Amino acid sequence: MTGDARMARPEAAERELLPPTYLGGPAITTDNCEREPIHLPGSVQPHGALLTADANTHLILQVSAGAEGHLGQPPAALLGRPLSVLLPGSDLAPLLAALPPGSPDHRQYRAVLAQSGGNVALTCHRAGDLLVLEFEANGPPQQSGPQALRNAVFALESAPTLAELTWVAVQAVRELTGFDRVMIYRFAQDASGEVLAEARSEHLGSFLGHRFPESDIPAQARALYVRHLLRLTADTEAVPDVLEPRLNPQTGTPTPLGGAVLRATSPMHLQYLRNMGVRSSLSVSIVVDGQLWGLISCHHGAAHVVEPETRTALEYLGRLLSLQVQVKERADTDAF
Ligand SMILES: C=CC1=C(C)/C(=C/C2=[NH+]C(=C\c3[nH]c(/C=C4\NC(=O)[C@@H](C)\C4=C/C)c(C)c3CCC(=O)O)/C(CCC(=O)O)=C2C)NC1=O
Repeated sequence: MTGDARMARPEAAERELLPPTYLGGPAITTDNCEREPIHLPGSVQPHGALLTADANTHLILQVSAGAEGHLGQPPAALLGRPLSVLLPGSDLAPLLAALPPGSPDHRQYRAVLAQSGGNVALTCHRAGDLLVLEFEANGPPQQSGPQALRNAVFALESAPTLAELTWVAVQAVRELTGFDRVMIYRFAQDASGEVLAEARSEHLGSFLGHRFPESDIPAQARALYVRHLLRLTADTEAVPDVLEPRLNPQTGTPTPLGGAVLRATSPMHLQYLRNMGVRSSLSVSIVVDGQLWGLISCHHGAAHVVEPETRTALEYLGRLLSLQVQVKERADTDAF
């Protein structure tokens, strides 16, 4: 794209996002993908269950189609019922206290609930007048989790330079998660990107030093990732579960799922991952001075559901890495 063409073309993030394809919007192609409303997928990844409820009445408004496999009840048995049919008061009260009216959608309340069928991880956030609740199977508490995180924190803090910090980070994340490949991806001024560090299985080719165009992570995705620091595509071949009903029955509008961990991934990006031979992808935002500096980008050749407790550790690690990047970049700058 020539400079003048760039001058004539408003920033993608400022251009109106399209209506969702499932509501009559156009099919998303490589020509309009920077206008795909990725926060309005109308569906969720099937490795958990998502429901929305009125934040005042606590009545359940929408339920993901595969809910029965996770909650033991189909959408029809839950729609219109109060949240208390799933959450006793002892679980509901702290959730409501943690998410008062006006809470931003990136403030997530998390709890591990002991249920008859085993531990269930609950993640909840507010989206306007809705409560968005997500339920995922959660294995036994991971004894190694806190210790592994503590070791990673020490390793990050002791890295003397930015270059060494990125190498320590990819090793720590690979040990914590078991992904086949973990990279640190840094954005340039024009939002293109470069792989600065990489830890990978020997059988994989390397992306180290490779550069990628701005369009690979379009503006609306980068804007979302400044607020929502972690996203997981557990299985690029999984069929998403639609929300029932598709639209919020109180407003007739699509439900914003930008804050949902189960949000269905853009079909454009799913195809991109398949083309890379990637079956599962996770990325954690590196945010410096309120800007998206880069990503920890993880790939796996098989479906890989990263448990909620490990995701929580990754978010902490991402926040610490962001602070360390800020410190190391400033030190590198002052050194000249
Ligand atoms: C090693 C280098 C490397 C790179 C450069 C890389 C890219 C990358 N794209 C990401 C996201 C998206 N991309 C697109 C759209 C398009 N992407 C394109 O190429 C064109 C065809 C296009 C439209 C025409 C959209 C809508 C999203 C949002 C998806 C969502 O959040 O629902 C993410 C974050 C998600 C994740 O962690 O996997 C990453 C990390 N992943 C790597 O490992």
